[in-house]
Amino acid sequence: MSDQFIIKKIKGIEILDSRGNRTIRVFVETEGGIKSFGDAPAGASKGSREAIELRDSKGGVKPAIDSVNYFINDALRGFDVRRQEDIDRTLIQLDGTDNKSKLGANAIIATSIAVAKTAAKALGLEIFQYIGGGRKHRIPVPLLNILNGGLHAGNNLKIQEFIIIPLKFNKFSEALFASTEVYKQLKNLVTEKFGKIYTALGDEGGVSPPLNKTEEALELLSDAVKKAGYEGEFFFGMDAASSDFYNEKEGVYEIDGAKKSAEEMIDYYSELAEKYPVLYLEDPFNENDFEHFAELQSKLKNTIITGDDLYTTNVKYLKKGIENKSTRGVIVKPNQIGTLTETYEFFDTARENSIKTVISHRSGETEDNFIADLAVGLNSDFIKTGAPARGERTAKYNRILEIENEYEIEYGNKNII
Ligand SMILES: O=C(O)[C@@H](CO)OP(=O)(O)O
Ligand SMILES: [Mg+2]
Repeated sequence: MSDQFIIKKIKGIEILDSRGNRTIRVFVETEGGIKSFGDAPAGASKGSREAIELRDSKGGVKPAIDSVNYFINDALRGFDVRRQEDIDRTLIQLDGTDNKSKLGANAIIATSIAVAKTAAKALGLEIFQYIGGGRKHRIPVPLLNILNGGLHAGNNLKIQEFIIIPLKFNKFSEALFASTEVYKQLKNLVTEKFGKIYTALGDEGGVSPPLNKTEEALELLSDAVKKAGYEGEFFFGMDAASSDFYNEKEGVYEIDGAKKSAEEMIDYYSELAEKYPVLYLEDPFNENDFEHFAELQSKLKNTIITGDDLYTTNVKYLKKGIENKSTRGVIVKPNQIGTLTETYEFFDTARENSIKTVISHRSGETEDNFIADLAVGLNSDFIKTGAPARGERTAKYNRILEIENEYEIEYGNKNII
């Protein structure tokens, strides 16, 4: 066995994420001196079934660092970095809990990613090539969240994300650059209507104007697309992240100044989808309501209803969604489950069942661009990584531009509708 693949040392350090919170970066180094790192991102609107990140009382991640520097380092020393599955299964066993709460999902996912990146480096491969094996690749369609609400912004809208989808372009670069024009027009519109101060950016780089109703946001997006000269070339998407405005006690959703039952929400979303080109709708109902997801999906045939908090990248809940025919789309966030092996398993299960896949960032990100390679490597249908602004978001877009340029990989917009 060649030394360059054998793990010599694993070490965690505290770094900052895009919200100025501390998070963990893990370095993996082999006997042959090959070294790379993985970062754990962090969510704000988390699903209750997500794997647990370890933090101390001040919000730091020292307990996760200890997991890495003592337990994980000891357990993985001597492993070959190419044995991703064995390594991930060892981490799962070492943790021993259902939700990775002993070692911390942040410690485990950062290690798992660092192992994959080190293996790719040792093999002299691009990370997407290493992940994808010999498969023919395509570039995912970006879901650009350019108007932020919910927990990612001030107190404006209940819906968390308003997304533009550049489906009708020949290349990823054309699609992305057209999206930036729409984004700039949106900023101009917001400045005209509310003043410059409201172009202050939300957590994912979108603007967060003082709107009250969902429809006002969709109207603004329509105007921005028109002003940029791309009428008819963009679809829209939304992440409702509705668990955050679901009143569990009363069983109602509090939105647009009203209280709505799940049945009323079906009418609400249907009206929006009739009026606007809503191709994508994430978490329209609270995270336990598989049945209303299914009802809405069967009604809105042209919209990809997608589960994020519903599944939390966990095959167990995805299987329930498949049985119920709850969604045509899934969000894939590695840190929701904790290892790459489980992420692949979730992704493959979705794909085998013809469910559209969305590799996704978190609202708290680092400048690492790993998910760009992950999305290309797995041939994901979509990538969701925020507005085309703020370094931690553009890092991912820029990496895809680099890959498209260097390898002339086809834009994957043909298989979406
Ligand atoms: O809900 C979401 O889809 C994500 C990312 O956009 O947000 P968070 O990371 O806060 O869970
Ligand atoms: Mg979401």
